[in-house]
Amino acid sequence: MDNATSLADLISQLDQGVHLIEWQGFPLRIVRQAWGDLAISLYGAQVLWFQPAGQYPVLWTTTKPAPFPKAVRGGVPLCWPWFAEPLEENAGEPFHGVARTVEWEVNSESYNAHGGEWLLKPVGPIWTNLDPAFSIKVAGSAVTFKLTTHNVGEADVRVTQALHSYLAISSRASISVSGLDGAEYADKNHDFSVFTQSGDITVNEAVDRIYHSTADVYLKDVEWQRVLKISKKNSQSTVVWNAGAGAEDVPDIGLDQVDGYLCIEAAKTRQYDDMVLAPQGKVSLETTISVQSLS
Ligand SMILES: O=P(O)(O)OC[C@H]1O[C@@H](O)[C@H](O)[C@@H](O)[C@@H]1O
Repeated sequence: MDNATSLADLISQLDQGVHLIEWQGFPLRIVRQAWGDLAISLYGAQVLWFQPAGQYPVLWTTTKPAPFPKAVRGGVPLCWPWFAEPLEENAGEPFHGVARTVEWEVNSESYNAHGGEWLLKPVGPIWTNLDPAFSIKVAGSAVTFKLTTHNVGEADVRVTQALHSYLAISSRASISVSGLDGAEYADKNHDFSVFTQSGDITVNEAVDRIYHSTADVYLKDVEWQRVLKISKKNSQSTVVWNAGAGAEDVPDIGLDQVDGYLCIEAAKTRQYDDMVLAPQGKVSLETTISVQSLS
């Protein structure tokens, strides 16, 4: 396989079934079934691709990932056990946590012509006293991601997190995002100053905002004649991010790819979500992305 093959091309060359394959240095489990295609990277338990049969891809993944061991940019990176900068007690640790750059394994897998379910666990412990699990459920053209955290220690642990979904779009000019009208947001591009959303979101320049909201969000794409509905559970924060002109300095996006995605992330942030997980406590963060036709 040509090492520079895009993920889309690689998948399209495979037969129906389940394939264990390396793509650009990353170990993938690729599932092709009557309902469509799913690619999971075991590095980070990162779903890199979901494309219902006969439809445009739901998730975007870069065609030029940074070399392993950096996380692939795209799909649904798990930001865990913190979102964005590490909490004070973890100073010096990586941005967006440690889950996306460790090895995971598939603990169970089942699928049929209509969907499937996968459960992943890290190969070994990845963070003191916290035990994560990640499940993926496909039902027709909808996919649900659920990240569960169990405090197996004897002390409170502060956690934040995100399901950092990179959603595929035809172009930024063709999309609008509804569902957040009236919501307060902290704007990272303006020193986290707080504003209130008025109307739909359009993306004409860099956007990096944490919305205080539990609402369903709708990403309408006129060119692709579809709406992606993003719903979630146990999350007070919805992050909306596109690098804008700043993509020029991000080699695994670049100005040639920045028009292909918008991140809409179900998150638990220090800004808007309760953070303490008590001993033996469990918390789950869940999001479902479903496709609706515009025509
Ligand atoms: O480059 P990373 O670490 O994957 O982060 C990408 C982006 O992730 C978003 O969730 C953040 O709001 C952005 O500020 C950040 O730039």
